[in-house]
Amino acid sequence: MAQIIDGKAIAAKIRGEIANDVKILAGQGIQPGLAVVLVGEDPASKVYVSMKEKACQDVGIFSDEHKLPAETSETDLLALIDKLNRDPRIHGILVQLPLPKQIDTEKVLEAISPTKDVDGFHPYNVGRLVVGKPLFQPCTPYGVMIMLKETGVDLKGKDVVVVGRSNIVGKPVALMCLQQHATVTICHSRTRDLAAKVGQADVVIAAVGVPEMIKGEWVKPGAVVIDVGVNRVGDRKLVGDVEYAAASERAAAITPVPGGVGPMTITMLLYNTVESAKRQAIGNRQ
Ligand SMILES: Nc1nc2c(c(=O)[nH]1)N[C@@H](CN(C=O)c1ccc(C(=O)N[C@@H](CCC(=O)O)C(=O)O)cc1)CN2
Repeated sequence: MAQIIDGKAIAAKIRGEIANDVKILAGQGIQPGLAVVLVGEDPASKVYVSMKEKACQDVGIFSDEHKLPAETSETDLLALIDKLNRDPRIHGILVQLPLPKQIDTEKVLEAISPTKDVDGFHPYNVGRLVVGKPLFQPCTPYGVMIMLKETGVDLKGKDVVVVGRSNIVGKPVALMCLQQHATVTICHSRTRDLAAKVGQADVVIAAVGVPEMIKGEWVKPGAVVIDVGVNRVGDRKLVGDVEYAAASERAAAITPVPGGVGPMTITMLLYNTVESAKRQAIGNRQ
């Protein structure tokens, strides 16, 4: 049976360290501030935003909430971002995705100052990641990397298969693994013989958003399986992108859903916000 990689426990440990850093900053008269912008009523987004607000409160980060109606225009949202970019109390700006259809997501993400882009989605931060000199790293893939490190997985020379090519998870996690000297294959909906590709992986990272698409029998015995999927099936049940029970029979280690990668996403958001406050404090002193 596989070792369960406990995202909640790893997240709790890192959140303790973050709370400590926030206390040290308070001693210097600095409180990290995160602006959280939610447009519309998407039920999952509302849950994630309230989890982010609570997490901020728990570690002592100032959380500045902006809940806007679904019919908000792109112009109004861009005006709010411009205001937040210039607000010295705010060290991080997060616009919860997805956005309603009338708003151009790329335009909005590009409007956020790269120095407050704690989601790491601005093309400047994406470029920094590509050249191996990251400023802000996107939270979910960053969390995956921390989980692998905490589990003692050394990626050097390993075959990593990433299933999914989203800008939020698939592409950045592939770049991060490459940076750690893994040999990375990115698979997607048009990949031929996905089972064979997954079967060759020392580490499988599933981020495709399809419930239990990665079959347990595909997993190479002894592989490490990281499941980024959070899919709601039926009324309440959450399942990942991997067939958990069957994959656990073969893997050396596996993340559960819930309680795996999910809690790390918000943890790394807190981390990025505190790092941003530290950087801005140094910048102000120079
Ligand atoms: N601006 C952003 N939007 C979105 C991001 C993001 O990183 N930035 N990621 C996802 C959603 N997300 C954070 O926003 C997120 C997803 C899942 C979890 C989480 O803790 N999941 C729990 C289960 C929670 C539940 O009961 O529903 C788990 O897996 O254990 C946190 C954050 C899309 N949008």
